[in-house]
Amino acid sequence: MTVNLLQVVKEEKSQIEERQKLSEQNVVRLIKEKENAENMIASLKEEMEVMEKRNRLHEKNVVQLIEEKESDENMISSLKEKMEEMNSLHEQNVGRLIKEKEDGQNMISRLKEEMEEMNRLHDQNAHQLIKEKEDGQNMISSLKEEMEEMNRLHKQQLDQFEIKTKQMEEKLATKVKEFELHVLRSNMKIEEVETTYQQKSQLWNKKENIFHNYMNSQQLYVKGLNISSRSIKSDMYAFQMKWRDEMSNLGSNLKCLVDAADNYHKVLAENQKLFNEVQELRGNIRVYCRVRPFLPGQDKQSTTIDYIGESGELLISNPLKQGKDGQRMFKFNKVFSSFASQADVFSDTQPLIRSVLDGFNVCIFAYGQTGSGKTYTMSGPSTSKKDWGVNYRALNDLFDISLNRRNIFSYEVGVQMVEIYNEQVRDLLSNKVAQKRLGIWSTSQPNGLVLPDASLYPVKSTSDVLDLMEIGLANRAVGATALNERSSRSHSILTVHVRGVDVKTGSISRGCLHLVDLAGSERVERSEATGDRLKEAQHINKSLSALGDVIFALAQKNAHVPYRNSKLTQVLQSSLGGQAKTLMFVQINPDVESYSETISTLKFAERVSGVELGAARSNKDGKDIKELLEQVSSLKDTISRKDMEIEQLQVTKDKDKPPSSAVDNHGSSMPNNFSSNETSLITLNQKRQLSDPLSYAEVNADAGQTSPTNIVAMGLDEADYEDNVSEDGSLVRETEYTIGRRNIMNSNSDMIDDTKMHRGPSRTARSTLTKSAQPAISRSKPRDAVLKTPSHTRTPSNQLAGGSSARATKRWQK
Ligand SMILES: Nc1ncnc2c1ncn2[C@@H]1O[C@H](COP(=O)(O)OP(=O)(O)OP(=O)(O)O)[C@@H](O)[C@H]1O
Repeated sequence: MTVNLLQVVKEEKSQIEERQKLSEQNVVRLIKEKENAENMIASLKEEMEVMEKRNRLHEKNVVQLIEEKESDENMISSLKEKMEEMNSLHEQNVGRLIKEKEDGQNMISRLKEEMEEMNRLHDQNAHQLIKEKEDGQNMISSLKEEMEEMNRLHKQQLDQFEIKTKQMEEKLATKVKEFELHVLRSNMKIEEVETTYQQKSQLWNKKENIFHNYMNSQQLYVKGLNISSRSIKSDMYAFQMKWRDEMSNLGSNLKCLVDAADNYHKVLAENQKLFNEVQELRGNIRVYCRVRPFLPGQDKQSTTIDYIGESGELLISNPLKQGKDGQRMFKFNKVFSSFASQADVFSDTQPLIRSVLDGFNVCIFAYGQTGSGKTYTMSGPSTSKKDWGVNYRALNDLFDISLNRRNIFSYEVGVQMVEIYNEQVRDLLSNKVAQKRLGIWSTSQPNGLVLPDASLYPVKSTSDVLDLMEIGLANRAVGATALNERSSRSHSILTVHVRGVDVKTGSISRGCLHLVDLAGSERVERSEATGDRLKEAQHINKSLSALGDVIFALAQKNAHVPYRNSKLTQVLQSSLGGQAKTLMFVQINPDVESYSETISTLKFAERVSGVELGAARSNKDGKDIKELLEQVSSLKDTISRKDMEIEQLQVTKDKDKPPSSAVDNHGSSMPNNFSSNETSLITLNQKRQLSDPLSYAEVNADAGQTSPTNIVAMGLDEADYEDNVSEDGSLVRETEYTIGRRNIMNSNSDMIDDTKMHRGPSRTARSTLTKSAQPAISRSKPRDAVLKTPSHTRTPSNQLAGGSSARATKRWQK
């Protein structure tokens, strides 16, 4: 390429030189032409000089002629003529010469211009040529530089190649050395491995010998074993024969046992029926009156209680009126004096708890003015077992009975706790107490939950319930009035849902126990309440009178029962009326200051009990009473007989029971005939309960086994069906049921998401709750000590349930 370039440059250089020669020739030619033109100009100048000389001569001649004219005038004229001619000729010549001169001058100027043009062109060409020459030279020099650069690079590369080659050669040499070394080492290793291999093979040979020896001894041992196994087999055969005989004996025994168990179920059912009949004879609405003792500092002399009869008579006297006018007699199912213990009060309540396990709905509530001992009766003043109120005793009994019946029924117990404050139902077991307003649903739901949105916690022991109650009571709304500065201003309702599955038949029964601590019943004007307190009092009075109206309507067997007049009666609807059993504790103060409140309380209670109760009405008729009492005592005898039979059967069954029988979550033994499917169903249900508090309700709903007993238990056979109620008191028709279900499902999912709500407040939250519930905290009454101190509730229950409280708490906090 460089050669080509040089060739091109050479060619261009030769062309440039040729062009330069040509331009030089042109310059020479132009110089010659210029010289010629200059010569011509010079000759023309000479001619002009000649002409001027001639002119001068002519002038001389003219002068001679004029002189001759003078001499010869004739001759002058002729000469004149001649002169004129000569002049004209001369003028002609001069004109011609001037013209020639002008032409010459023009030619000269033209030639000059041409020369200038030529010079200019020449300059241009020369300039261009010089420029081209310079460019060519530049190009040549750049090409030369490039060539030099390339040569230099080439040289460099060559140097590098040489260096690299040298390095590679060096590396190769070292690698070769390394490889040689490696080969050397490998050879050494091979030698080592060969020696170890030889050593190991010697060792293995030794071991093989040992193993062979061992195998020989083992074979001998197996032979011995074969001989002994043959003798064992013959022994086994003898045993099998003996076992078959024993099994056939056991079969016949078992058959007897099954017959006995069948009989046992029949007896139990009969017993339940009889028991219920006794309860009914006693009246489905019962009213017990309890007189609170004087409080320390009160004047014990001035009392309004004149007389308390054995058969429920209560004589109240007005301190301001003398004689019979000042006295008033009331009659209830039972009147407990101020000396009655907590156990005495509960002893007459106990049978109702059994009814709950038999699938009946029961409602126990305490009614009375503020400070009359409602909370004392329902919850009790302290942690000790002897002070336990109806609530704790009832639940304790419930779990005791369910434990006794574990072989016949598998019970699931769930608890809800709500309060009704200013006609709004609030979940006391949710940590979102302030926000949560609960809707009330129709009792016709399959699971019988009137408050499906309220937190429902499965419980296994009294301690579980106590823990929940502790949370619930701390959440109760309390306010101050003139009568009792820390009085409860809301109705608190603890609802215990019991679902029993007959382990033999699989039939399901549902019972529900409402334990209600009503708000103070004092009249508005007496409580001196104003503002918010007045509003609270009005709501309380309204709901209490609605409760009275409902009970009155039920007692009168009215076609219409006004359940919808208050939230309280809506919530308690399933436990008021029908076959539901209602027990009201009427609490009264003995002091004279409370006389008018006491009378109004007792009038309310009288209205509730006196009209309705068949038994109470019969009290007026001595013959009927006698008959009924006889009937009751004979029924009681039958029951106790049946109970003894059951106990005997139980003992026989326990004796014959194989020791390996399964134990359920309650710690109860599974019966032998409990199918594996049923076992898994129960286990699943229990697991669901553990993981999700709501599953209890779902399981119940899913089961879809609304037995006739259940419907009856829900009080739907008699309750007026128009009274399906909703949150705002409007009707919830059957068509709304589906919407309700959907809402429940939605709320279920919310609840699952909002785990905190259903697990109940955490330990910290609970302590915060207790602390922040200012009036509740400052309660000085023993009852309030119960509410505040968690240990109180746990101590006795832990003894009972073996610390299942802790387990339950953990479960909810999972
Ligand atoms: N049978 C009783 N024996 C001893 N003390 C009692 C009895 N009944 C109530 N008391 C006492 O009377 C006081 C008021 O009782 P309690 O708080 O139970 O009334 P209450 O009706 O629940 O009031 P409130 O409407 O404010 O809740 C308490 O100090 C309680 O200990």
